[in-house]
Amino acid sequence: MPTAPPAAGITIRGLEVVYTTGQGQIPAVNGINLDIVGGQITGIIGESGSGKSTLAMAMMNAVPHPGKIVKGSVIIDGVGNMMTLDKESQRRARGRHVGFVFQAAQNSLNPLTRIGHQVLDLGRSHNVKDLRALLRRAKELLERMGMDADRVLTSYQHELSGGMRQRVGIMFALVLDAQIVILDEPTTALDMLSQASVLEIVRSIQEERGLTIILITHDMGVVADLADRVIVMYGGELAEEGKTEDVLAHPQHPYTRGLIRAIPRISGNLDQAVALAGSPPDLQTFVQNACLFYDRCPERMAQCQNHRPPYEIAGPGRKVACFKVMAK
Ligand SMILES: Nc1ncnc2c1ncn2[C@@H]1O[C@H](COP(=O)(O)OP(=O)(O)OP(=O)(O)O)[C@@H](O)[C@H]1O
Repeated sequence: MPTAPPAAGITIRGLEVVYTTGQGQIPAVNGINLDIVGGQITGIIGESGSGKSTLAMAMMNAVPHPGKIVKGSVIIDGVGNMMTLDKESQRRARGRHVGFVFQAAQNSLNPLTRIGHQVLDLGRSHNVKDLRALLRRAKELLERMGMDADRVLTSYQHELSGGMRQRVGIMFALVLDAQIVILDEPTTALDMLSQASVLEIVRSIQEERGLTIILITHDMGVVADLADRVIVMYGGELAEEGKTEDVLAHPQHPYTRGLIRAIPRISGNLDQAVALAGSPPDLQTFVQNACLFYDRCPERMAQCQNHRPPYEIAGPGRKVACFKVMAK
């Protein structure tokens, strides 16, 4: 029997994205090197503003103004370097090779066209030959997510609730059979029960198709339930990564420990969630040489005030950016 080709991954090197604002330049993604493993669910986690969405958009070379990718490469297996491909090849890659639902998906549907027509438009823009089969796939996906597919496909966006639109967004990300799928906070408008069932469906589709999924969330609980690997972001940089079970059982970065403590279900401390003290880095923090987490870190050392810790291997499949860990 022929062996299946390895699932597509993404190799990111030296990626830098800056937003130019009236207050100054925000390094939203700051020199990131990352390998997204094929055929797995990778959770990207971090507080609001840590750069998760910007990283996801940069993977598709689709950072909106006033953001700009200033450096780096994003090599998608089977596609090439998104930073150097011609515009048409990039467009074809988005949707066909990499399905996505960005955070604004609830508003990114076309308000003037019924959902079914939008599925057909998407198919035509990617030269899908069998549009009937495409509609059938859209229907199956919607039904799997517990929706009345005929009704949804004949509806306009404004006729759907926020939760329904999110599920429609997930359908669009999956309908072209892309091998890589980026889901940015895909279920925030859903109640807990629907969120759990939609994520369960995402997991089963991932297993059936051997997909590579990048799941962006600020909810460590979602990562614990779904992700094979977890990447922790802080201030536009990577703080820690590893297999989910390893990171949850033995978090090494004090920031990761803080994120876990904030979720009682995971920390095991059901009586109290301990919110992370302090606030995320600001423009002042970025220009200093100190570790970005210095002001908030309960374990800071003298060295941390004058140097940024490098992001280094800290065990099999593990990396962490923390002087304390390296000193052990
Ligand atoms: N359009 C923009 N203009 C200026 N700054 C921006 C813009 N979008 C994002 N930023 C800044 O870039 C940084 C990273 O933001 P980003 O949205 O990528 O983070 P995030 O982790 O996805 O946050 P959230 O969970 O709230 O979506 C933040 O400091 C944010 O304020």
